[in-house]
Amino acid sequence: MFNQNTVSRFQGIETPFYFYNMEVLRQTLAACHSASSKYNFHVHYAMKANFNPRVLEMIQSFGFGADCVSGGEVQAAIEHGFGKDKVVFAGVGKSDREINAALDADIFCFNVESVQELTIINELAQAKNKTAGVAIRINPNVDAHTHHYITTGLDENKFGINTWQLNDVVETLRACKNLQFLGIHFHIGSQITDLEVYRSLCIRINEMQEWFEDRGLKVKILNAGGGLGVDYYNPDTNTVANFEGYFKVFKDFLNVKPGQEVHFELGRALVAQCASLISRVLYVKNGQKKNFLVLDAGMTELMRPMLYQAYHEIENISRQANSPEVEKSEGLKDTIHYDVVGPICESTDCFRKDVELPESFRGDLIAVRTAGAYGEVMASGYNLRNRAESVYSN
Ligand SMILES: Cc1ncc(COP(=O)(O)O)c(C=O)c1O
Ligand SMILES: N[C@@H](CCCC[NH3+])C(=O)O
Repeated sequence: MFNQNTVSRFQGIETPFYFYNMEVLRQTLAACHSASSKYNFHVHYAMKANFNPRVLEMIQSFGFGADCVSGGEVQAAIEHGFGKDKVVFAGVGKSDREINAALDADIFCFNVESVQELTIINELAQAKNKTAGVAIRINPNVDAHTHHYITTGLDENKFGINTWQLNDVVETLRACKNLQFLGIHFHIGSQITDLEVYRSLCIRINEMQEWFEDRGLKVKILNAGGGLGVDYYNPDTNTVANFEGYFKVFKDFLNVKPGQEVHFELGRALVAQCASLISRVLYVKNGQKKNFLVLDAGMTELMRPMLYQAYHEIENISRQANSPEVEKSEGLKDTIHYDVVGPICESTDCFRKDVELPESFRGDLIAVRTAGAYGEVMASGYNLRNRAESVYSN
């Protein structure tokens, strides 16, 4: 829901653009900070969700670390003031160049996803006469009960090291003199709303840390990854994710030993609700079977609906209660069902079919909500489109 002042301010801005509500971001970060601090848990923001500079600045100001998945993200983290002792580098395909840059930046931990990667990091660290901190990403074969495309912790997924390969990991760690084993890392998927899943993850983490400690490897860090989901259906009434419930599961079920640190890598839960994609209706096409609203934004600006059939609330913010257009428009039909589509030359370029909206007209502003995570960062230049600007509440 946008207030009329905000909507009036939008009138002069070229669409499409991402609108950031910085107060929503601040409240979300404050809630996460307070819920995690209660148990002394460490949160590293998964920067892949959104690396908008203003967003990064605010996240850094709360003292969170950064979980990076490319050399570019490591560099951005350092540039935005995340201390090197709070920067983690994960990813299944780190290039030599990226590893070297991260070694040069002295980041504290690489989350390693294969035995071969361990040996490569060791070689590159040796060449620089350095020691690299490493955590082993284990594929725990825990079902995240989320969309098939965003589950990451099953045997069939490319991520992490399967448990049957862990003997190799131990041997490699013993042989590699330029690696320092820091702990174990897990990430089972994204947009997880069933907290029971995290209980199963805790059980696996407990088992795995015993396994390593039985082999003489001290586990200093337990990293549970990210994945906490948000409410895409109720962005105004359920704005802040369930951080309290989430961290409590780990407090209750994780076996944390004295001196150990518990780390998390939240992305979506921190940033999803703070942004909306704002676009304009270009054309209204009334067909015999279907009505279409053709927007000036499409899959090039927000790909999630087209990639994962992801649900986002869609609102005609020019025709909310009390808006001047609504007051002028007595006698119009109350609502109509539209397929809300973009301008891109692909049939899948549809935000959602059969969306019930007030009767809509060329020029109306449409908000696609909960677009702060994996929105702007996944934009593409397909069809040689310009990049959407970012606009901030303050
Ligand atoms: C290793 C890792 N950590 C953290 C995240 C962040 O996930 P989310 O945005 O669901 O919290 C991801 C993305 O799924 C990831 O791949
Ligand atoms: N990009 C995905 C999630 C993948 C998270 C990264 N491993 C989404 O929009 O939901």
